[in-house]
Amino acid sequence: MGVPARLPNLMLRTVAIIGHGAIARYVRAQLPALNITEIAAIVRPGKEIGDSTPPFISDLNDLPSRPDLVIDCGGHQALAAHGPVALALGIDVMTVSLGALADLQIERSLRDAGIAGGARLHLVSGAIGGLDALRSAAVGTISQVSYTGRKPPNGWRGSPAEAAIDLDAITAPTPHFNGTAREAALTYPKNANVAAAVALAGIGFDKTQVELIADPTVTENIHEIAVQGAFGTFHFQIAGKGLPDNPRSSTLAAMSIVAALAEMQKPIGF
Ligand SMILES: NC(=O)C1=CN([C@@H]2O[C@H](COP(=O)(O)OP(=O)(O)OC[C@H]3O[C@@H](n4cnc5c(N)ncnc54)[C@H](OP(=O)(O)O)[C@@H]3O)[C@@H](O)[C@H]2O)C=CC1
Ligand SMILES: O=C([O-])CC(=O)C(=O)O
Repeated sequence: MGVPARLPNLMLRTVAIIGHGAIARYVRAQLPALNITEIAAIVRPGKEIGDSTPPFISDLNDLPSRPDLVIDCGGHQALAAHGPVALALGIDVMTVSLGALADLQIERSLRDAGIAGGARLHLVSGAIGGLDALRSAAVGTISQVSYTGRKPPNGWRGSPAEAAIDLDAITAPTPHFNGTAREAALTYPKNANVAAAVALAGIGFDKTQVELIADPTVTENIHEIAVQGAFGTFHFQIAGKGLPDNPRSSTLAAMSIVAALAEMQKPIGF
């Protein structure tokens, strides 16, 4: 039997990206180095631009050709709107909007569409690390997973923290949420995707405990995981720099998409 010169099923050549915000722009800029072409940007209705390169479309039925992957950098609503359509068409989807999976209806529609279309939803690690250890730990019994998200006050603008505390007045670390990862992910769609990632890698949305803190003494987005289980214990902490055009989102979240794309290109990888 002849040996193929390449491994075509492993090669990723074309993508469509949902969103044109801070994360999408970072990812888009890295595509040439990965030899990946963006065939369309998927934007909200009313923001279509047909004659740009790539075209800005709002409906996957208007894709100029079939991409190898749809990358969601648009947030929960974007994943809910376009993820099931892509998956049902048999197109894999990669998402940074993990918190959307806390909504059981969205989770079911993505799951059903993926099964029907024979396609997979790939979750990226986002702004956190240590999820590999947590996934392995979850093979045994885990007694506790807690996640603490700490950002400067500006990192919580546009979130329910604004109603809970006075972001302009605080002078010390101030918690504004304590609860489960499901509540956090549903209530803070732009800020608690990391809580969702920790939940999905470990013991689920309802057993993972979350605390969110506005901290005027820090300049970075600090994410901590503490885990106890049959494997032992671990503690993970990262201080991530925010993206220049959106301090709410850590640069590592965008980097995790690029890393996942690079990984999909390799015949040997994680
Ligand atoms: N997993 C993780 O660690 C992290 C996940 N995230 C998730 O990533 C999302 C994007 O982050 P970021 O790029 O910084 O945010 P931005 O606000 O900079 O950009 C969001 C982009 O998504 C677009 N968008 C929103 N809804 C839709 C939709 N229904 N269809 C198409 N496009 C849409 C927006 O368009 P418009 O300008 O028209 O509104 C905008 O271009 C966050 O909302 C958050 O959910 C963020 C950080 C970390
Ligand atoms: O980017 C970050 O630091 C984390 C974030 O917004 C999220 O979890 O949604």
